[in-house]
Amino acid sequence: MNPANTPIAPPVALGADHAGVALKAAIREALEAAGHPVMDLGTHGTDSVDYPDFGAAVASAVAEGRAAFGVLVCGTGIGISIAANRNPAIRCALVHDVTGARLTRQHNDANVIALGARMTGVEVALDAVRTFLTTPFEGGRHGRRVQKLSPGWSASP
Ligand SMILES: O=C(CO)[C@H](O)[C@H](O)[C@H](O)COP(=O)(O)O
Repeated sequence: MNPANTPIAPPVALGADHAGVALKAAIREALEAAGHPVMDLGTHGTDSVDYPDFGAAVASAVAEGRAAFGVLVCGTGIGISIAANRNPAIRCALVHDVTGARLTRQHNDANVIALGARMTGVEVALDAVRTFLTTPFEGGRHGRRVQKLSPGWSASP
C-alpha cells in the first residue's frame, strides 16, 4: 500500500530483443506518459541478443503476478511469442493491428501481446498496446474455450 492506502496496480512487463528495442522504448514512453507503471526487463541496447531470454523473462513476471500484463517485441513478434507461450500460464498473442489486440483480450483473455517491430508501424503498435491494456475479457462461451487452453485440459475422453 502507498501512503494514501491505495493499492498500486501491478506494472506492465516489457521485453524485446535488439530488433524490438526501439519500439519497446516508444511503448515504454507512451505507457509512462499515460501513468502506467512499467517493468522493463530488457534488452536495453542494440547489441544482438536472443529473443527467448526476454520472452521467458516477461512470461515469468506475468505468471508469478509481478506484472499484470506483458508486452513483447522482436523483429516479427513470432519468435518472442513462441518463447512466451512455453510458459503454461501464458496466453501470448501475436498482433499486427488494433482489431487483433481487442479480440485477443475479448475472446482469448490473452495476458501477453507480441508485436513485430519490422512488421508494424509505431503508431499502430501504440494503439494496439493501449487497446490490449484496456479491453476486458468477455467470458461466457470464450471462458469455456480458454479453459481448454489450460495445461490440465485434455481433448481425450
Ligand atoms: O524471432 C524472430 C523471428 O520470428 C525475430 O524477428 C528476431 O527479432 C529476428 O530473428 C532477429 O534477427 P537478426 O537477423 O538477428 O536481427
